Amino acid sequence: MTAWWTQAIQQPNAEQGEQASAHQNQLTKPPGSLGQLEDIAIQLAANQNTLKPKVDNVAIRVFAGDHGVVEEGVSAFPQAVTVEMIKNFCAGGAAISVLAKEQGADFQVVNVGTATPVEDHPKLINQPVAAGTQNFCQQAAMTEAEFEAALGLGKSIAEQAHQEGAQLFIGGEMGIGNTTAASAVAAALIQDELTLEQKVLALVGRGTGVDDKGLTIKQQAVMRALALHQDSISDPVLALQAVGGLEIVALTGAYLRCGQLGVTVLVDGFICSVAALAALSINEKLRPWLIFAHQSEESGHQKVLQALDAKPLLNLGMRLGEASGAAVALPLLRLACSLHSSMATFESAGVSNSDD
Ligand SMILES: O=C(O)c1ccc[n+]([C@@H]2O[C@H](COP(=O)([O-])O)[C@@H](O)[C@H]2O)c1
Ligand SMILES: Cc1cc2nc[nH]c2cc1C
Repeated sequence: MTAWWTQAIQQPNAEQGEQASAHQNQLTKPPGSLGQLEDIAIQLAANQNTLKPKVDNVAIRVFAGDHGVVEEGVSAFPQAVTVEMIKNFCAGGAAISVLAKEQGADFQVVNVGTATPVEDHPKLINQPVAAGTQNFCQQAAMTEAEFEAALGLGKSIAEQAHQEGAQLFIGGEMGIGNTTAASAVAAALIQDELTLEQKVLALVGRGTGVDDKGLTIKQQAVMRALALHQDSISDPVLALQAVGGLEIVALTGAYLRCGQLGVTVLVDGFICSVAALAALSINEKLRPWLIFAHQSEESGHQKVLQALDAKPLLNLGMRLGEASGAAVALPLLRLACSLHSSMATFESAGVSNSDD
């Protein structure tokens, strides 16, 4: 039996995209003058197979997991913050809780695996697949069974969102240490002219705010991990198992399933973009289902976005994660749809069009 994540991704309706593009050129503005807002409306029209795309029903799912690699001293914050923030997400006090509520988006938290258990809560999908990952400087981050369980959890979350009629899926993440894991995965998967060491230096950043000493520790931890796992890192599935994180794997599974079900994804910051990179390395046909919300302040994000040929919508100096950048970009998608559906055409408004 073939693995579910290798099954076909849907194709957006190209004809609908062409009609949307032609429609944009009839609207009362110089062609192209709404920039990326036009591109988004066209992409959503093709993805939703409709003349009038909408993003009324939005599912925001924040995946949380712990990371064994934090014992190397790679984060400015203690591991306990992951579980503490899960509780804060549920209680409504986190940035994403506020942003989701403000915009009427459906919000849930997913515990993919924390070092200590978390009490159940109506907002929490509490299905840990392990007590966090192992320290990948010493051994693989997760077993094959844990990988499949985390990827499968992401799949079922995407399926639930689809069943509930989501027109847009926003994944987020929370996990102390996960910028180290994401940098390691990105260094393994990005193929360019740089040496592995140069890639690591470009991809490892300060995360929650490590100082210069912490940054060096982080770079060296990633370098050691990639040397230890050198035989597996050219394959995306093996790289995720070796140096990934449970929440990163769950996001990868959710993104792939969204593509299989035909649900557009708004990708958040550095860690989410690395999950998108992993998903695209598994199946490049996922690309038209992805919109990139913002460029995070995390230094490696630019390189990841470049590798994805992505033009993020915003650059606000944010580096919070937890889907916050995507939630802040959500109104832009809604505005793009309103403009596309409600602006007058040159003909209907009696405005003279250009001569050619
Ligand atoms: O989304 C981003 O671009 C981003 C950039 C830096 C940090 N983060 C968040 O910070 C946490 C990871 O930072 P660290 O330093 O513990 O690796 C994790 O919970 C992420 O959500 C997120
Ligand atoms: C407080 C805090 C909140 C976060 N949200 C996402 N990552 C985070 C890291 C910290 C430290």
